[in-house]
Amino acid sequence: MASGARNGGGGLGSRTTAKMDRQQGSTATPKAPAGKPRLSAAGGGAYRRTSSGPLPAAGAGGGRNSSESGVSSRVRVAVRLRPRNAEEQAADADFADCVELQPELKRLKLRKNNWESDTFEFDEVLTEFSSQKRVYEVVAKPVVESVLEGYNGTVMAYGQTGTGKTFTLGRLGDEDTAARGIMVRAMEDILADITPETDTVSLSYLQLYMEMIQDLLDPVNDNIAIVEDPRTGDVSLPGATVVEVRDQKSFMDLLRIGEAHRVAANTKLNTESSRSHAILMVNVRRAVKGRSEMNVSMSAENGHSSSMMDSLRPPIVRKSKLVVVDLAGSERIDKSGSEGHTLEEAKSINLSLSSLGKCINALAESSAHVPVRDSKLTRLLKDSFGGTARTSLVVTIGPSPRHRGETTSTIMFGQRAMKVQNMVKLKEEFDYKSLCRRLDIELDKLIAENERQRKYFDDEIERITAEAQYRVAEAEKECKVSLENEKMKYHQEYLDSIKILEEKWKVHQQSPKKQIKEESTSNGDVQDLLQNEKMLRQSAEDESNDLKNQLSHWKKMEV
Ligand SMILES: Nc1ncnc2c1ncn2[C@@H]1O[C@H](COP(=O)(O)OP(=O)(O)OP(=O)(O)O)[C@@H](O)[C@H]1O
Repeated sequence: MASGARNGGGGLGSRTTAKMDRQQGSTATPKAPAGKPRLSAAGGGAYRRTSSGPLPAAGAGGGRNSSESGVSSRVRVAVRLRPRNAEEQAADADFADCVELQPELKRLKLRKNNWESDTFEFDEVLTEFSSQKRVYEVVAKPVVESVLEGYNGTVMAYGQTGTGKTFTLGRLGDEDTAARGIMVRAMEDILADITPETDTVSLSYLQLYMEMIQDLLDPVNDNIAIVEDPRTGDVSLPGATVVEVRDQKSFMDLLRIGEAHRVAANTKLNTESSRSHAILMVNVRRAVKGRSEMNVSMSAENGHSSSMMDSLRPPIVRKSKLVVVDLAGSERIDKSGSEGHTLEEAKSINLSLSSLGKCINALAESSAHVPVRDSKLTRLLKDSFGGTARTSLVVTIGPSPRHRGETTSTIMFGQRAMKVQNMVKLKEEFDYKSLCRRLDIELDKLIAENERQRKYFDDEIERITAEAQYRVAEAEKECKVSLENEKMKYHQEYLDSIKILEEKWKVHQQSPKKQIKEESTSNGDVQDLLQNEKMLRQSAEDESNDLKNQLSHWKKMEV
């Protein structure tokens, strides 16, 4: 509910650079984001879509669409008549029902007396024989479909105590599946349509009692604050328990827990009727696969694609919300004879319901001021009336002429609500969180690859060092052996030359005559031999030094 509703959904959902609230076109049905076949069209067709069409594709950069105003969609209102209950069958046996329904004409006649009646038209008129399935299909299914397409949606029941609001919305159908109410059927359709690998469904279940919001999934949490985004005006309840729902069974378990807590609260108040407004919030988050793939291929065609660019492109998600509201009974304080605490409670219920009525009146009359802030209920329903949600209201009435006054006020409430126009907008935004997660994974991969390469490099160095050490040791060994061989060789030659000299000396001693003659020759030979010997030793030493140099060179190389 928003004061500036006619100027673009009350200014909601349009002020963020990341958000891309999109306007529907007017020629074709919007595509399902996750590639599954769409739910079939609503039975009866009473809730025609006010808009449908292909969603404008995001540009390659995923920028916002130029239009942020959304598409006008009137609040749809159905009236449902409860059959006479046992008490009414007895007490009103002699009286006609206070209403007469003409479902084929979508009309309701409210009898003033035996002769006169007022006629009202609704979007749908549901008789006391209407099945729960039919009620779901005409009241809620179009809204659920819309939520699955990425729009916010609200289904709300309004009516006097005991006229069937909870019957319509909250019946679990444990004993008879045909009796399942709107909440159960809506979740069945949602879970059947989503893609579990990429989409998520989560919910919160709350009650608003005496202007306090209590968590029906965790009742000790009984004063939850409403937080409004100052930029977008979007309302959220960050203190509420949010549970992800993966299958119908866990959803039913959560509903049972919530109902048990709601019943416990009512029992404490010694009443069977609901004194609180129950609010089920279902958040649907869907990945828009087709769009990001298209963006990638577009940029590839433009020659701008690189794996880096693609991995930096944030995926697009649609985050829509289905709100199902089971209001407390709308009976008057004077008639319920309330006093003391009950009077305070009735005042509180009336405060929220009357401020809801005032807001709806203001919106219906296009008033400049809509008193949204008068109660928590109207703040919570800000998006549902005059906001960006597709809204469907079912007003429940009883047949008893004794409650003609309440029935009339319920009908009038429904009539005024039919004049409220919302501006439905696609709730699309960039999914920076998932981009972060993707980049984190990329980063982890790169770090692991880097580690692997460093280890490989270290191992290589170790291997080459070991090989070099082995080669140096081998060379040293070879060098030592050849050095030893050389030494032995020269030593042997030295010994041999000494031997020769000794022999010559002996010969010289034995022939003295020859001695003088040959002495000079012999001395010359010895000289030559010594010279030769010196040269050989020098060459051996040189070679040895050379080998030593080579050895030290290899050792340096090894270092
Ligand atoms: N369409 C219906 N067909 C049969 N029984 C119904 C129908 N609507 C309501 N009832 C019965 O009427 C009784 C009151 O219904 P319910 O509790 O749903 O009313 P309510 O509007 O939610 O009341 P309250 O405001 O006090 O919570 C229940 O016993 C319910 O089973």
